[in-house]
Amino acid sequence: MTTPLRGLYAITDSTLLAEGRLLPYVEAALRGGVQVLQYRDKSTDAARRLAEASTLRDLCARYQAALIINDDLALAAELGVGLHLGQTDGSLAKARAVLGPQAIIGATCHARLDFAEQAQAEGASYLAFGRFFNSQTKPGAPAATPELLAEARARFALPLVAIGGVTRDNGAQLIAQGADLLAVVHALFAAETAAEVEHRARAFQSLFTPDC
Ligand SMILES: Cc1ncc(COP(=O)(O)OP(=O)(O)O)c(N)n1
Ligand SMILES: Cc1ncsc1CCOP(=O)(O)O
Ligand SMILES: [Mg+2]
Repeated sequence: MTTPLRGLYAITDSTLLAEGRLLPYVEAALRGGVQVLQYRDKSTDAARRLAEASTLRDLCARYQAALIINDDLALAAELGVGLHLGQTDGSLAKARAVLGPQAIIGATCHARLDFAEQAQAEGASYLAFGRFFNSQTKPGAPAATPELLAEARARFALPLVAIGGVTRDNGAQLIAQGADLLAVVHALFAAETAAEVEHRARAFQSLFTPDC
């Protein structure tokens, strides 16, 4: 089974999903239609990271969604799942060599088409641009414009990810400019209940499947 790289791309947040919320909120997001899930945890607790990522791998498999590990090639290799690398997170070419040709490997390109060219040459599976809007999760991320996304669409055949302050209301314009995946933390997971997460995921996912 290969997950189509189009739709809602949920990214976990260790603060929003603390106190037992990680699994119920992620499962709710998957029920709501998430296609790709990124485990993003900046802690150094390797044992907890392995246990959580391993559980998320099994959960994603049940929903036929792809699991991506942020930053950590060794963890992605141990679990046999995908990887997302930023500009300072290590060599994409090495990650491709380690994970193999089928693995999903994503690359942060900020607002730089030259970074995207490089990522494509090194074997990226998708190109991530942003932040497009104000982000509570990563306020200092370099800013990108929807126009840049359209330029990237014209230049690259790889799937494009839009990230940074993405909401149900501003997501449609990013899709219209060429985004294949909307990567979301806050607007999905900053919710009072798991039911609300599922509802939000459905609303995001409906942007990709307009009524006929
Ligand atoms: C889908 C996606 N796009 C961009 C990022 C940001 O990656 P990076 O620049 O390495 O920053 P951190 O997330 O590691 O803080 C991402 N994680 N996912
Ligand atoms: C990891 C990352 N990289 C650029 S913006 C961002 C955070 C996205 O989170 P949010 O959807 O809450 O803005
Ligand atoms: Mg990173």
